[in-house]
Amino acid sequence: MYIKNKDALLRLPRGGALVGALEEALSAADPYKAVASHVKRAGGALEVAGRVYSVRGRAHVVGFGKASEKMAEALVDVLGDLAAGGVVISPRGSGRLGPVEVVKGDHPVPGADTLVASRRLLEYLEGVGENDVVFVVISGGGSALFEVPVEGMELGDIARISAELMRRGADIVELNAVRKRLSRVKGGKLLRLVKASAVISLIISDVVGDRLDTIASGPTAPDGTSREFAIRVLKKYGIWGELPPRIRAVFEGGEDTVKEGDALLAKVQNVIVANNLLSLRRASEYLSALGYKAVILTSMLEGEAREAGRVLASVAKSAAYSGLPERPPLALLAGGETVVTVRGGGRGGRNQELCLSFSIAVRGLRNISAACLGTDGVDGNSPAAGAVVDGGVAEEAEAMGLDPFEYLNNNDSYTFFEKLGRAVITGYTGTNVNDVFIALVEKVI
Ligand SMILES: Nc1ncnc2c1ncn2[C@@H]1O[C@H](COP(=O)(O)OP(=O)(O)O)[C@@H](O)[C@H]1O
Ligand SMILES: O=C(O)[C@@H](CO)OP(=O)(O)O
Ligand SMILES: [Mg+2]
Repeated sequence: MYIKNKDALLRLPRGGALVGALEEALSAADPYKAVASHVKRAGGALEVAGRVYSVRGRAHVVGFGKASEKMAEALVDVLGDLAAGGVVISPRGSGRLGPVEVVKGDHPVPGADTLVASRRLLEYLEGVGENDVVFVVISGGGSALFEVPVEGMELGDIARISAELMRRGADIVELNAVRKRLSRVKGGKLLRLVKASAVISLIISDVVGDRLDTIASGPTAPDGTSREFAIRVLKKYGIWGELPPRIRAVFEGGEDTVKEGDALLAKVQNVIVANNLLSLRRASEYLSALGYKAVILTSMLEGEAREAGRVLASVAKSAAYSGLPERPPLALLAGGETVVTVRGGGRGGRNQELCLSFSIAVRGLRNISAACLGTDGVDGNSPAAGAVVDGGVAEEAEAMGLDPFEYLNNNDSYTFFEKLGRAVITGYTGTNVNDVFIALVEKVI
């Protein structure tokens, strides 16, 4: 369904179970399905994650993020004639979805398209009435796709500061703590611009740990970061000293974000409709049905990809040798987002690099197999999303004259897996709930 070279991968050892589990993980992260399964309509009433709304006015759909189009499409279908209109901002911008306009923004750094699209979205919100319900569809990428600067800031200032923080290695909590201070719409501030009595935010999380104030910079969530923290971040990365007094003043005294306890929060329901853990759970249920004992180790995997691969191999090996943490047949699942310190000139990504390192560490153990996947469909600078491996991969490669270590050292994991016919190809999936890893340990026959 999502994996394009499925037929080839099915022929690999345990390919059926691994590919099936990856497909389940992607299905749980499918933006259309995630939204449609969380919103039910019965006449003039709507039920969203256990809360019922009787819509006295009209329903509107706004939003932004890499998954916004498909999320909005699901809402338009579920709301039917209750949907009065709306504006969503996506990386491509495709015109219209029924009554909802789909406008193009810029990513990963905001530019002129983002500004025009964001103004259009705010202009639309001006026409919303008090009795109306506003849906906000939020997914990763929203920070750059939706932006209106606070008084005293230019979009160019925000773009420069964001790009510089990304370049200097700031993490997403740090980056977004800074962006919130410069924006009229982030850090809960969007709520100040919506007159409706009910705001329902449907959120796909691409942030490890699902911090609501970090995903797309938390436009409808209370901000857990402070202006002091933002200033510390800028100092940490050596940017504070380079800023003109005009911009420093915004950090020190500009409009503050919405904090926990603010009365505005009473009108909003923030619902996570897809995240890494939901995808892991779905894959785990699928593998249980196939007879594996399935253990989710973590949905918060972080660290250097090749190290994570070795650690995960240690767990698989201890299951194979000592029956710990459980006896085989066992499925081990882990999700999150690792990093790669790129030193070589090859093609690859953090998922494929993790899998390559895993296969080296389980060398010779034919009863261990694994698969990895970047759920957005594009792993690093490669055209693949992940790979399918097992304990025979290192020898298989050597028999073809390929040295697995050489490929790992050159950050060339994609070339390696492509040559072995083991790369997982999906193309852009239109969603992102980070990365998924699955290892299977069989009884030795
Ligand atoms: N040749 C490579 N091998 C492994 N990882 C790489 C390679 N080139 C880039 N990367 C890693 O890929 C990361 C970006 O991956 P990508 O999938 O584009 O990010 P995201 O999905 O988070 O937007 C970079 O941070 C970099 O560490
Ligand atoms: O929009 C953002 O702030 C981040 C996290 O949600 O997404 P991305 O890393 O895709 O830009
Ligand atoms: Mg990616």
